[in-house]
Amino acid sequence: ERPALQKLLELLLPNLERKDPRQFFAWPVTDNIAPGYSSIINKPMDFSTMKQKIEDNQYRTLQEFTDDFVLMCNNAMTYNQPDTVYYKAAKRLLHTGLRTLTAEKVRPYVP
Ligand SMILES: NC(=O)c1ccc2nc(N)sc2c1
Repeated sequence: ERPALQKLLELLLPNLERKDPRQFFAWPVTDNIAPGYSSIINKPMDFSTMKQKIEDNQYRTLQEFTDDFVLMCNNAMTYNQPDTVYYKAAKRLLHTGLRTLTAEKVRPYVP
């Protein structure tokens, strides 16, 4: 039996992924596409990793899921310069994604 939280996260994740049409956040960032990334960002995060964590039941609360989402966006705003498409996409994703995650109808799932 799938707990309610896991079902909710499986609904929320695609909602967040749709806000990243250029898929800058779909997969782990490699040092090949982003020189020095692994030495600058010590806690990488991306949507595919979040999906795996949902399936492995690694999120105990909506807050833990939200924290990974925020981490992912902040990583991009740490590594990329403010004038890059990646930084701008991360800033917008963070803003619109948090609005979704804190929406009235989602809030009841926060213990
Ligand atoms: N999520 C990121 O920070 C990110 C994604 C894709 C990408 N492609 C580059 N050439 S730099 C870069 C950074």
